[in-house]
Amino acid sequence: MKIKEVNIWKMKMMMKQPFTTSFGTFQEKEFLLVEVKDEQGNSGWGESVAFHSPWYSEETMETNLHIIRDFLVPIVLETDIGHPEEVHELFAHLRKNNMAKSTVEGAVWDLYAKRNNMPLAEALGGKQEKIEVGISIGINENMEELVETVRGFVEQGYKRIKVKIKPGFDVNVMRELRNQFPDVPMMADANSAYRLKDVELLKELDEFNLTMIEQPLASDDIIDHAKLQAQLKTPVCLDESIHSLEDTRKAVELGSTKIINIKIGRVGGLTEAKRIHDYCMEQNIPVWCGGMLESGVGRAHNVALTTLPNFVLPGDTAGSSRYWEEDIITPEVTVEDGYITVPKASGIGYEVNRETLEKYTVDTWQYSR
Ligand SMILES: O=C(O)CCC(=O)c1ccccc1C(=O)O
Ligand SMILES: [Mg+2]
Repeated sequence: MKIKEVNIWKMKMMMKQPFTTSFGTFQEKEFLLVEVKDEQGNSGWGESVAFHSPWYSEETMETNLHIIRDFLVPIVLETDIGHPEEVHELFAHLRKNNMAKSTVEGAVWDLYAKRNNMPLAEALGGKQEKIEVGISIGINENMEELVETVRGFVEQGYKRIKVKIKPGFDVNVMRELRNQFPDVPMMADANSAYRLKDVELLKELDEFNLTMIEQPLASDDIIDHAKLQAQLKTPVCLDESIHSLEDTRKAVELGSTKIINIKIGRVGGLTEAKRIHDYCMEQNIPVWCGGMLESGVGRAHNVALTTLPNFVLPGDTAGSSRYWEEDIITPEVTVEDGYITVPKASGIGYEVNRETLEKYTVDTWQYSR
C-alpha cells in the first residue's frame, strides 16, 4: 500500500474529573492524532499516548510531534508498505521514541485492516468477541469519597478495581477497600513511588489478596523488582519498565515480574505488543492491556489488541464516558456488565466523528507524497 497523505491533529480535551497518580494530576488532556490515507481515500487512525509533561515517560506530545513530522512521516510517504508489521522495521534505526512510532504504526494497521475489509482485531489475529475490563481509579485522599467511587464502578460491573497508591496512601487504603469489598478483584498501582528499602511496607500488602501490585519500584528497574518479588506473595506486574520484547524477556528471566501490563504506545506499537503477548503466552505469564487516558482512537486500538488469547486479566480500557463528556468516535466505547463488545466494522471499528474532532482541534499539519 502507498500512503498518499498524512494528517496530524493536535487535540485538547478536558477530562470529566482530574486523575491523580503518584507522579501528578491529569485533567486537561493534550494529545496528537495521526490519519494516514491511501489512494482510494481510506483513512487509518493512530493516537499518541504521550502526555503533555514527561511524568510517566520521557516522551511528551511535543517530542512526539517532532519525531513524527521530521522522521516518521517522511518514511511512510516514501515507502511502499506490504504489511503493517514492516513499519516496526522501518522505524527500527531510530532509537526509542516508542509512543511516536506507535502513533504512526497504529494508523497504518488501521488502514491495512480497512483496505482488507476486516476488523483490526482480526488483522491482529484476535478471536475474543467481547473483552473483560477493569477500571483504574486515581488517588483521592478523602477515603469516604474513594470508597463511594469504587462502589459505583463495582456496581457498574467492572471486573476488577485498580487503585493508585503512593507513600502514605497505601496499606491503610487497601485495608479499608478490602474490608468494604471482600470479594472484588483488586490491585494497586504505585507508578514507581517506592524503593527496595520499602520492602517491609510492601509486604504488608500481602494480607489483602491483591491480584497484583503494579510497578512498585523505579521506572527503569528490573533488578530490584526481582529482589522484591522474591519476598512478596503478591505478584509484581511491570508497566513503566517494559519497552520491548527484549525488556520483557529479561524481566521474566530474572523473575522481576509475574504479569505484564502491555501498553501499545510504550512498546512502540501493535507489532511489538503482539510479540510480547506471544512470548508471555509461551512463558505462562498472563498479560493485560494498560491505559493512558486515551480518546476513542487509542481506546479502539486497545480493544482490538485485547482480543488476543493471553489477555486473560481485565485491562484498564474503561468506557469513553468514564473520561469524556463526548468522545471523538461514533459509537463511543461502552461497557456492559464489565464487558466491551468488540466492534465488527473494519479497521478500529469506530468512526472518527469529524465534527467533534474539529471542536477539540488546536492545530493541524498535512503532508503528502
Ligand atoms: O484509565 C486509564 O486509561 C489508565 C489509567 C492509569 O492507570 C494511568 C494513567 C496515566 C498514566 C499512567 C497510568 C498507569 O497505568 O500507570
Ligand atoms: Mg501503571
